[in-house]
Amino acid sequence: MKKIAFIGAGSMAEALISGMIKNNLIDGDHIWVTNKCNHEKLNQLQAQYHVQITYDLQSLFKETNIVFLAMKPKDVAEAVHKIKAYLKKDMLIISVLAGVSINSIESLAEEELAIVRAMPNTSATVGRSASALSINNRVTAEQMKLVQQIFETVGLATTVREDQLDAVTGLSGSGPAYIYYLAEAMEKSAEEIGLEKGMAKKFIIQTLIGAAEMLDKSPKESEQLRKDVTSPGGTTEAGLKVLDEHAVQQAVIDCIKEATAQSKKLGLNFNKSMKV
Ligand SMILES: NC(=O)C1=CN([C@@H]2O[C@H](COP(=O)(O)OP(=O)(O)OC[C@H]3O[C@@H](n4cnc5c(N)ncnc54)[C@H](O)[C@@H]3O)[C@@H](O)[C@H]2O)C=CC1
Ligand SMILES: O=C(O)[C@@H]1CCC=N1
Repeated sequence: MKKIAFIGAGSMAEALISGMIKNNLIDGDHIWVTNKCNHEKLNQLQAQYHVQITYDLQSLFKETNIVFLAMKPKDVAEAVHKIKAYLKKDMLIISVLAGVSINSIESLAEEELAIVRAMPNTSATVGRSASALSINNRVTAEQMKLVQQIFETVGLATTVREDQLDAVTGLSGSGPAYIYYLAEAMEKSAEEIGLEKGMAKKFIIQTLIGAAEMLDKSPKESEQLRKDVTSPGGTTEAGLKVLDEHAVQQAVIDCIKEATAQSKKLGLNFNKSMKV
């Protein structure tokens, strides 16, 4: 069995760990996790997923095949500096960092490494991530099969060109947050229209799941599906008119463009700071 090391133990690492374990890809014994200094978080992961936790890099990297980089982009230089003596040519590095290029990671590691740059999302927790993958030419066919297996275990996985990853980050990496934002608004409205919180939440969740499943299964485009709900002179039309008055559709487009631009900016700032 393979051994996987996680450098960084935040939301994204936990989503991947949880997804891989729940879907029986690997057991906790074969997943080793470290973070910067939050021992309490490591203890929680150990208790919940039975993973191995350590600050001893020697044990972390012993016979490790796959290394996940799962810290924030601002922390990657320090983190890679700390681990680079342990990184070996036959290890596969998988970075989930927004904006940071494969070349930048290789420059930091000062070693020719097999690197995958991935952009999953936190729905990996429930096996529903939309993950995009880019690789460098040192990733072997066997390693690629393994990467595909990991990301397919936690959802959908598609290979893209590296220059498309900023857009994927803006669209689906950050995407769950846009949906939660909508859910929050729906929950707030429920209070004002006189529905009990617990009951409203069930209706909201089922509405989101149902609409997502319709988008997936129906041959109709999203625009037609929306029109099918909207009776002339009816309730939906009245509600959507308010969204249009607030230019909500344009706001969502601007939101995704801004998130994409921020991913590019994170990469550029990183390169500037590293003089890559
Ligand atoms: N949260 C999300 O929805 C997604 C996040 N990502 C990417 O995943 C990465 C992590 O994001 P989150 O999990 O949200 O962040 P987080 O802030 O929840 O976790 C970051 C982790 O990195 C650790 N860390 C920081 N410096 C370190 C060091 N020197 N050595 C070892 N560990 C170190 C921290 O202790 C913490 O455990 C980011 O680069 C982000 O762009 C990608 C897709 C989705
Ligand atoms: O907000 C962020 O920067 C990360 C990347 C995609 C989702 N979360």
